[in-house]
Amino acid sequence: MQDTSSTDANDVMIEAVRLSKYYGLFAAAQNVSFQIKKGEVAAFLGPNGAGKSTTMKLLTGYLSPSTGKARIAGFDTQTERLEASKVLGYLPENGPLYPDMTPRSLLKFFGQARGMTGSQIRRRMEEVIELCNLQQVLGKPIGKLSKGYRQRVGMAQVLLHEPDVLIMDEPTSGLDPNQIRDVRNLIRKLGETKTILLSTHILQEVEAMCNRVVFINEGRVVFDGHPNELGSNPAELDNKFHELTGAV
Ligand SMILES: Nc1ncnc2c1ncn2[C@@H]1O[C@H](COP(=O)(O)OP(=O)(O)OP(=O)(O)O)[C@@H](O)[C@H]1O
Repeated sequence: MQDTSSTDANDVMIEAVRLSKYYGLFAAAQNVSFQIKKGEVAAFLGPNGAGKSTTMKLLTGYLSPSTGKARIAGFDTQTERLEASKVLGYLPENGPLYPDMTPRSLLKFFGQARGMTGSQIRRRMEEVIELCNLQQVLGKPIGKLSKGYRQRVGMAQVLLHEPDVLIMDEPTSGLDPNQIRDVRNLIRKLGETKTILLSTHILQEVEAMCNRVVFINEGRVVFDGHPNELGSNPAELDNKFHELTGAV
């Protein structure tokens, strides 16, 4: 993780400006504002149903907000979608949804869809295959891979166009302990050069990977700060989680 002490306004890479999303009268996200700066690896923390996925979809432009704005590297994700998508890699909650394709054909397909040249695709495929450790499964249908491998294929797809910003929705959910360790190591490595927002409802994820926490509950931001401010041991973290979610 980089030193973030000397950042200025130009270093804001992910920005939510009073974002809200209503379904009828129900607010899945309400007046959500925060800025993630270059070099930060931020955890988007909150209980199930808090509004993490909704906010991430608003940030990435997959959902349009009822009110507010989202910017990636300064680009509005509704009105400057193409520019924003060039700097953004978004890993949605359930990873890639092309079960009949192989990782090799999927990566090639996405490289072409992004307008990369043949030699760019070959060079980047080699790099992301190595980074995500996919050599063993390149020719197997994605639908037949373990959840851990599918998650890594999703990562490779997201990294192919060398985005500076990564938004990942629960990247370790449903993985076994070894797979969790691998994905965390990969995210730590990516955090050396990229700005990352990852959602989780697991407090330990925060300590393991992040230098910033944005905590959301019932669609609203209830804490934004350094992980240390949440507590320094598992019991303190647990108490803080209960306090922020209003649980008794
Ligand atoms: N299309 C929709 N229509 C109605 N309600 C929705 C819709 N999408 C999400 N919601 C509701 O908005 C709230 C926030 O959902 P969201 O998926 O953003 O939460 P989350 O924090 O990502 O939860 P999880 O950790 O379980 O993935 C939930 O109550 C959910 O049921």
